[in-house]
Amino acid sequence: MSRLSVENLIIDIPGRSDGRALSFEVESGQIWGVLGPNGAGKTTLLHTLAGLRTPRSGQVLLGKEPLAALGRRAVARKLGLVFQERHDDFPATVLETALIGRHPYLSPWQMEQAEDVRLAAAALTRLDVDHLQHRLLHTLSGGERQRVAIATVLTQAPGIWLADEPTNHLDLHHQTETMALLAEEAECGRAIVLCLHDLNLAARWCDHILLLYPDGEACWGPADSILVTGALERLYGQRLASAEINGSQVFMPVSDRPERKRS
Ligand SMILES: Nc1ncnc2c1ncn2[C@@H]1O[C@H](COP(=O)(O)OP(=O)(O)OP(=O)(O)O)[C@@H](O)[C@H]1O
Repeated sequence: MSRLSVENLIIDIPGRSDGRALSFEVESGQIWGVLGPNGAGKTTLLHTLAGLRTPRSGQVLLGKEPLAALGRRAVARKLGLVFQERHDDFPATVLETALIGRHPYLSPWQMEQAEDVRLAAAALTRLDVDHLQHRLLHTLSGGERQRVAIATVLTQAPGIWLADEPTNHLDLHHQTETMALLAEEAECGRAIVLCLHDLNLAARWCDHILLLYPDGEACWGPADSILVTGALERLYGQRLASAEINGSQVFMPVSDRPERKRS
């Protein structure tokens, strides 16, 4: 069982006032969506939850252990992060990249064993990129690279997943497949936090939502109580229309500008 706890956390964004301290628990089996406009602090929060940035105050716990007291290797066995931006310039193949997910379990100079390769290959198959396993990563398309990044975290098999816009670059089918994979991971007891720009993915797949405002204000709770049209319009400064389709709330931006006539 996995749990990520956030206690009185203030993320450190230079020049920004403290805003509201964050206190919540992401329990095993839950998927939390973090929403907010550009620059609100979603990536900064995710990196703070991963221990890559020091908070201004407060703390993060993995299970009962303070994140700050754990070494990177111990953290990597508990928590995996799908980055929003990656620099894939190192000449590695897709399989070698996925195998990085096994590094937290290997001693510094230990080679990967057959079981590690099996786990990496299974993750690549799950993300539908197994046919690319011998290709150099930098030759892949944006969406293919995104799926390799997710396969690498799947190979790492953390109890806590943090993913920064996991559906970036993905076509509609692979967006749905990726969200279904994360839902499966949650069903297996993982605790999951996602930064998302797509309100409809958040409404369909997340059970809890955290709204981050650019001034540091925040609110969070069960998705049904937070994904309210008026609150989302204030969050983004954008008028929205909403409807229920297939039992899920759907939001669409409405423009005040005149509609463009098709010729
Ligand atoms: N090292 C830094 N020095 C100064 N400002 C920074 C630094 N890192 C981030 N910021 C600022 O902190 C704010 C939050 O950035 P962050 O990347 O967390 O936003 P975000 O909500 O993830 O945005 P987006 O939706 O555009 O990805 C931004 O205004 C950014 O310019």
